[in-house]
Amino acid sequence: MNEASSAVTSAVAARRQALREQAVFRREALADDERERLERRIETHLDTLCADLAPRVLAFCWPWRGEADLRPWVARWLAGDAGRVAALPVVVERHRPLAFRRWVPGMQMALDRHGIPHPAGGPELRPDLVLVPLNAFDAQGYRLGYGGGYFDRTLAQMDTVAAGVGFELGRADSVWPQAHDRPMEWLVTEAGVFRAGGRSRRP
Ligand SMILES: Nc1nc2c(c(=O)[nH]1)N(C=O)[C@@H](CNc1ccc(C(=O)N[C@@H](CCC(=O)O)C(=O)O)cc1)CN2
Ligand SMILES: Nc1ncnc2c1ncn2[C@@H]1O[C@H](COP(=O)(O)OP(=O)(O)OP(=O)(O)O)[C@@H](O)[C@H]1O
Repeated sequence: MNEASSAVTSAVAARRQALREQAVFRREALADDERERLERRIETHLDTLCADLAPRVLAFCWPWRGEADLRPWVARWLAGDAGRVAALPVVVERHRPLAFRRWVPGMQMALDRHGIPHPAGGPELRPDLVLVPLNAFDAQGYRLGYGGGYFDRTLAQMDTVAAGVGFELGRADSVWPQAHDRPMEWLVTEAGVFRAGGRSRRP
């Protein structure tokens, strides 16, 4: 890489890092009642998305650093049909794709290397819809996570539908996507369900 292109690369990396930090900071600063109001609206829009896509195995994330808490909604979704299965991601190893294991409300959890709870055991599942947390995101469906590249690696090798879920406070004109980034097919925020730029596939 020459000097000019490496300067561009590091400027883009700095911009992405700033967008990521700003989104997490704003989210963590939400007042409890405002967060709950936004979460209720997100739940309504998840109902719409899942009525449309009808997943059987649905992956979501345990709430971390002010992310929307989807657990009550997932528990209700599970109760709606005995054939439904929920899954949580497991960080198996740094720089490796995530695995998914079954989550049952109230089950005992273990902590991963980042301190995020996950199911301690059970077979690996293949979710047909993955709800991916958004820090910053753009209308094309590109997102920024925590910089680990876990979802990028995971979605790159999985035949599944990805829906980013987050708050409008993380919306940016562009998150400056990189070659490895795969856009979400759907975005769900308190403002609604949006078809984004990802591959058009159904579970
Ligand atoms: N709730 C939730 N669970 C999740 C994710 C998520 O986005 N949200 N993940 C989605 O991927 C995975 C965990 N991803 C993580 C990625 C990086 C860091 C982290 O601490 N990163 C360092 C900087 C990067 C590095 O050097 O590795 C840091 O913030 O200091 C933590 C978790 C699996 N579980
Ligand atoms: N499919 C992939 N194969 C190999 N490396 C990858 C892949 N996807 C991402 N990476 C690497 O992971 C690192 C982090 O990527 P990025 O900044 O996009 O993370 P992120 O989207 O914020 O994190 P996450 O996906 O965990 O939420 C980058 O250095 C990138 O090169």
